[in-house]
Amino acid sequence: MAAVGKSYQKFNPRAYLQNNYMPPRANFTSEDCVVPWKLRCLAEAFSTGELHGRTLIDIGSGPTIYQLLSACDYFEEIIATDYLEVNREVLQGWVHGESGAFDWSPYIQHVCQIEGKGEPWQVKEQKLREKLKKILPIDIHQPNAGLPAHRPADALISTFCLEAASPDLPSFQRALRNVTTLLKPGGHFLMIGALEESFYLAGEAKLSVVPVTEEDVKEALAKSGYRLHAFRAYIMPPSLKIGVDDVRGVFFTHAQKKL
Ligand SMILES: C[S@@+](CC[C@H](N)C(=O)[O-])C[C@H]1O[C@@H](n2cnc3c(N)ncnc32)[C@H](O)[C@@H]1O
Ligand SMILES: O=[N+]([O-])c1ccc2c(c1)CN[C@@H](CO)C2
Repeated sequence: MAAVGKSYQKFNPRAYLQNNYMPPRANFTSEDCVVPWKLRCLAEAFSTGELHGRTLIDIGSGPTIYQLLSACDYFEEIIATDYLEVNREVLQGWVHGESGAFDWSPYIQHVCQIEGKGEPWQVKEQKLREKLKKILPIDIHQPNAGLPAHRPADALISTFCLEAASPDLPSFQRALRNVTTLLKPGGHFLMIGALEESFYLAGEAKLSVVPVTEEDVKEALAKSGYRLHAFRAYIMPPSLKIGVDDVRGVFFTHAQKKL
């Protein structure tokens, strides 16, 4: 794990955002594009009303908040986490509305549109800023992911973290077991991740990724005591293979920790 941690020291949040959250990958004109696909998976999962409660923990938030936009109506407090201080600082900057922070408004506008509640995007933005109560350090390779003792979360979300922080499949499975201890029995876990990716770039950093298939993800969830509610896969079109990684596709999974 030391090697993974070392390679992350050069992770550049701005470059990472540029690579994955700006055009062409951030194209909202077609539902076939990857970002609208991810946002729709999350909006649909939360719209069922099955996921709600006091606390949602986001595992490996990185410098992004898109993954929390549909969650903020259903939880009193949202805890963001990341391994790198630079990412926690980027998130803090967005929460405080600092100038120069990444502009998530196209994402917020898109989510308000697909949720169809007629909610002004500035209202959703303010709501998320209020709910993002804590931004904590985390290490998914430590017991309880290294988080301070905490009442079990009502739900977990994690996007592109476990496979991007694990050198091999056994490590991925152990990391999933570690984060699962943070979730109450019966709690829901939404995960988005990369399928069959072996690396990605973030400025000077070239990060290794453990390539996982749909079966690998499903097996790891089963081994960690989850019941699978949904699994969807998006195949990356050639137009979105832009050299910043070798990702083949993106998975979305909704799982529930057995009682
Ligand atoms: C590919 S980024 C995902 C960022 C964001 N969740 C998204 O959806 O784009 C992977 C994140 O995992 C974090 N990470 C790396 N090693 C980690 C570890 N051992 N424990 C927890 N997070 C880690 C990195 O700092 C980075 O922010
Ligand atoms: O297409 N996307 O929206 C998208 C967003 C984030 C990431 C990827 C693809 C692929 N690489 C991962 C890091 O392992 C990060």
